[in-house]
Amino acid sequence: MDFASFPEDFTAGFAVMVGRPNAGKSTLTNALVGQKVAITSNRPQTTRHTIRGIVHRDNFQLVLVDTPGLHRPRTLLGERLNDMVAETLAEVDVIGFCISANEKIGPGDRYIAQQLAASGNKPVVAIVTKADTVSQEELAIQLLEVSRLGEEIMSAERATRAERKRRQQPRKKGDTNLAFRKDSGPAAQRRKSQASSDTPVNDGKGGWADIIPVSSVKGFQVEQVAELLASHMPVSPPLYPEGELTDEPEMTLVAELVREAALEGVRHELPHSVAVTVEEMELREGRPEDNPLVDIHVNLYVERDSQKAIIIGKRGSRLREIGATARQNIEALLGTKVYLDIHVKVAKDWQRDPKALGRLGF
Ligand SMILES: Nc1nc2c(ncn2[C@@H]2O[C@H](COP(=O)(O)OP(=O)(O)OP(=O)(O)O)[C@@H](O)[C@H]2O)c(=O)[nH]1
Repeated sequence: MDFASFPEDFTAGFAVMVGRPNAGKSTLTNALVGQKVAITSNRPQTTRHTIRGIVHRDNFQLVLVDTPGLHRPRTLLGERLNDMVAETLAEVDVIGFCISANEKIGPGDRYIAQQLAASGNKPVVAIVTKADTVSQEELAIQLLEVSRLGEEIMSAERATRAERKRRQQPRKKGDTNLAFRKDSGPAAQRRKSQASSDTPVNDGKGGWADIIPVSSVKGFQVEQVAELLASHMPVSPPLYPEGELTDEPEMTLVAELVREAALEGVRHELPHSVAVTVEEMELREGRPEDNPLVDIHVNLYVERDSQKAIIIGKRGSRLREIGATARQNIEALLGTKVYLDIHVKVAKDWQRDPKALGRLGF
């Protein structure tokens, strides 16, 4: 698909997978994107979350995002959940709620379902994962249970909203979901939360926008999941060129994490002026096997001396912060200790210079 030409009814948007620990979110994400992750260096400034991958098809583009909170099992049920859920849900177009076919629906699922219902009006597709681990009959029963959960949660949510509405007379006319979708351009408008809307959108299949079983391991219905998620995204041009995929997930993500940290707080000043290359990434020799350390050397390129000053900060204070934040996130990504060395370099007008772009891996 050419980035510049796409069908009129092309849909594109952001999706996030949520669910209990071990529900199969990562495996499904990987199955959807085919183990590839996105280079997100010149992505639209819409999400602060790491992009896990992009599903490109002739008629849609699905950008799967990750959030530290929703991905990490511990924090998922932690106290920051509400904030993180609200933040994430405000930024995505559709949510995949993963529930294992082979586990009883429990308080964890119920809690997440309630959070999803209360947080806003984003369509939630209930995905019953690991379909290969149960019989057809058990799968049918689980689908029914998931549908019941949706009905129960959504009817409680409807009651809460009706009560709130009754108390808030007179109130402003809320946005309808349709109105939101129409004016939801690919960029910051997506942030407009639909939380104010009165009518939950997840009124389709048993309280969910849809329900679908899948087996990421066997490849059963993976494509259908992509299509279903895409069907709930707005009509929009592709958000990323198709070439923005790589087979080197770790290096790319490391570069992206450094870039993210560098832009934190100065996004408006230098949104597209920062590029990061990983020059070296190696396991340090002579470390104990159970306590490895990865040495990472990166170059952080800016276009002008003034930008270099912003990155470095007073007596190097910002650069130290950037290093600390990036290191923490890289350690979480790699699961090992990391020594991170960042060199700030000025590559004049690198955005306009094809040679420089090539060197920087664009
Ligand atoms: N048989 C089978 N196993 C699966 C399938 N999907 C995931 N699994 C297994 O279930 C386990 C958990 O899967 P993950 O994808 O890591 O689950 P997650 O929801 O990302 O887990 P957290 O990162 O802990 O939140 C892994 O051992 C997977 O191999 C599937 O379709 N079939």
